[in-house]
Amino acid sequence: MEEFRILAINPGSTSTKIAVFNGTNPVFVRTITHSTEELSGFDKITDQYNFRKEIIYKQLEEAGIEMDSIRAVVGRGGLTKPIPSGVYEVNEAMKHDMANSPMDEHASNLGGFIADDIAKSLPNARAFIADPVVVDELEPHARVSGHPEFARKSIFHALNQKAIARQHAKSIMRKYEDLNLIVVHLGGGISVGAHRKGQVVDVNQALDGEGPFSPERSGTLPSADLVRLCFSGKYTQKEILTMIKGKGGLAAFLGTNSAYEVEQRAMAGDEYAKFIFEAMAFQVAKAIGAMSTVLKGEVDGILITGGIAHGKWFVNQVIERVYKIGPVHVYPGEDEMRALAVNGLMVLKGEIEVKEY
Ligand SMILES: Nc1ncnc2c1ncn2[C@@H]1O[C@H](COP(=O)(O)OP(=O)(O)O)[C@@H](O)[C@H]1O
Ligand SMILES: CCCC(=O)OP(=O)(O)O
Repeated sequence: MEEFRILAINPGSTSTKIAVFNGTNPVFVRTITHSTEELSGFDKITDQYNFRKEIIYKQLEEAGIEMDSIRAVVGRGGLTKPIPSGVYEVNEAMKHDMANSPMDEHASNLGGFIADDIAKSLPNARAFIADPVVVDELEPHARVSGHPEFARKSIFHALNQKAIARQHAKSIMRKYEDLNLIVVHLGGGISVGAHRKGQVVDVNQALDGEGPFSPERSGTLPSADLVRLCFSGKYTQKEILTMIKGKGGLAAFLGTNSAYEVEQRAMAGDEYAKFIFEAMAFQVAKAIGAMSTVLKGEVDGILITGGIAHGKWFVNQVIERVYKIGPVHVYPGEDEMRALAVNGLMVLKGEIEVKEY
C-alpha cells in the first residue's frame, strides 16, 4: 500500500526546519539557521512570512520533491489561546487568534500560516498544527504569580518535550503516563518542564517571561529594575521587549544567538564567553532543581534535549549540578519533525481524532 506523504514545517526563533516523510520514513530533512543579524532586518516576526516561505519552497524545489502527492502539511503551532495537547486542523479562528495574539510574537506562528498556504496550493492536502507552544496542562498552584494582576502562563517547547518524553518512556519500556520526568529543551529559547504522569504541570514561560536566559532571551529579570528601566526614557517599549526576546541572553552578552559559536569561543580561550556560558548552565540547573520540588523529589529521569544538547561541554556543566536529583539522559537535537509528521499521519489514517480549534 502506498504511504501517505507528509510535509513538516518548523519555524523556530533561530532556524527553519523542513522535512518530508513517506509514512514514518524521512525522505528529506533540512535545517536552515538564521543569525541575529539576518533576522534583525525584519520589524515583526509576521514580516518574516515570505522570507521563511520562500526558503521552504526553494529547498523543496532544489531537492526535487514531488509536491502534488503531499496529503498533509503539518506546521509547528504558535500563539493561539491555551489548548490541550493534540492535533488541530488549521482554520480561520486559529489564524485570527495567531494574528491577534495578546502575547508577543513567536516564529512558530508562521508554521500554521505557511502550512495552510502550502496545503491550499496542493490538490489533495490538509493543514494541521500539533502540540503548539501554548499547550497548557499547568496545575492550579503553578498558575499563581506573586500578584493577582499576573497569571503564570504555559508557553514552551511542548511538541519536542512531549515527543522526547514519549521516546524516552518507550526506550525504557514504560508508559509516559506512568513516569515523572523533568524535560529540558535547550534551543533559541529554553524551557524546563515538570511532566507528572504525562501532564506538564509546571514549566517556565519560555517565550518572554521567565526561566533561564537563552541564546536570544533574557529569561527572568529583576522586576523592579526592569520597571525603572522602562520608565527611564532611555528605551522605547519595543526596544525593551527586544531585550527580553530576540536580543537578550547570549545575543546581548556576546552578540550571537549561536550557542555553538559561544562554545567554540569559550574553548578557544575567550574567558568572558566561557563565564556567560557557565552562567547559562547554572540557571538551567537551578530551574531543574526547582522542577524537582514540583515533582516532590520523585524524578524518574531528567531529559536534556534541543540544539544546544549537542554541545557536550555545556551539557556536562548542567549534569554536574543535577545528577543527584535523578538519572540524566541526553537527546541532542529534537524529534519535532518526526513528531509533526507522525501526528499528521495518525490523523490521515484515522488513528487519532483531529481536534477543532
Ligand atoms: N553542535 C552544537 N553544539 C552546541 N550548540 C549547538 C550545536 N548545534 C546547534 N547548537 C545551538 O542550538 C541552538 C538552536 O537550537 P534549536 O533547538 O535548533 O533551536 P530553535 O528551534 O529554537 O531555533 C543554537 O544556539 C545553536 O547554535
Ligand atoms: C515559545 C516557546 C518555544 C520556543 O522558545 O521555541 P524556539 O526555541 O524555537 O524559539
